[in-house]
Amino acid sequence: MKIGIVGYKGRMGKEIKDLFEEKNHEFVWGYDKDGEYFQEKPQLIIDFSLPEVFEKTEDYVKKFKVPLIIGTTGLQDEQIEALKTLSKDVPVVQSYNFSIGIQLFLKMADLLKDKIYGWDVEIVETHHRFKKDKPSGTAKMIKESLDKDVPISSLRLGNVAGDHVLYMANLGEVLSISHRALSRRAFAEGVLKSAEFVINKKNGYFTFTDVI
Ligand SMILES: NC(=O)c1ccc[n+]([C@@H]2O[C@H](COP(=O)([O-])OP(=O)(O)OC[C@H]3O[C@@H](n4cnc5c(N)ncnc54)[C@H](O)[C@@H]3O)[C@@H](O)[C@H]2O)c1
Ligand SMILES: O=C(O)C1=N[C@H](C(=O)O)CCC1
Repeated sequence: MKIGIVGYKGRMGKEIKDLFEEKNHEFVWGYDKDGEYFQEKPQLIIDFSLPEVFEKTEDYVKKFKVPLIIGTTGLQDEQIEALKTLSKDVPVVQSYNFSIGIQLFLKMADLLKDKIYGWDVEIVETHHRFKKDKPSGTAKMIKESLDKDVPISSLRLGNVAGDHVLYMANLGEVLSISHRALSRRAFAEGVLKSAEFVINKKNGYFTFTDVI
């Protein structure tokens, strides 16, 4: 595959570029703060940047008419709506977490959500000190999966790649589900799976749950 990356100079951009190149795919296009890198038209665009870059990504996806995989967190509701509109013309995969473990976490939360009536439920997420958004996109996904307004606590510590814990307690016991990303590689591998899933599709809106 010949890929393009929005945010190619960032932590995730570099991790994704390295993984795809290891697997003999080619990085041919990029967009970052200092502008465009152009070698040739990409077959696919991957966006790991910031919500304020979204309109630019949308323009490039329309210009190249290629699939989009977007992992950028903190998107506004209107931007998610814009992705759904875009997906009528090109395939789009959107997720705030591309690790397999978080998909399993969400399945467990879904299994438990009707069985913890009257329990205290809280989410704690920990990420590196450079992370701009709070709470994490993943914590928002976990909260949404519970269909319940639960508190989220956010810690910003050192170089943590991504920890999420869902605590559930009654007066006699505490149950928790936890996930720790050991490095950004786990997310990049999910992006590669998504690229293989989406590359030959014509259009449609997908999440990482559809991919695995
Ligand atoms: N979905 C997931 O699995 C997942 C995993 C990790 C990170 N993320 C998200 O991915 C995003 C990027 O994370 P990161 O740690 O790589 O951040 P980062 O800050 O290292 O990278 C962001 C990149 O975007 C570029 N950028 C910033 N403003 C720009 C502008 N106006 N125009 C063009 N480029 C601009 C930066 O220069 C940088 O290279 C964040 O939203 C983060 O929450 C999602
Ligand atoms: O490093 C980040 O930033 C991460 N952001 C995602 C989130 O906000 O949920 C996923 C984990 C890493």
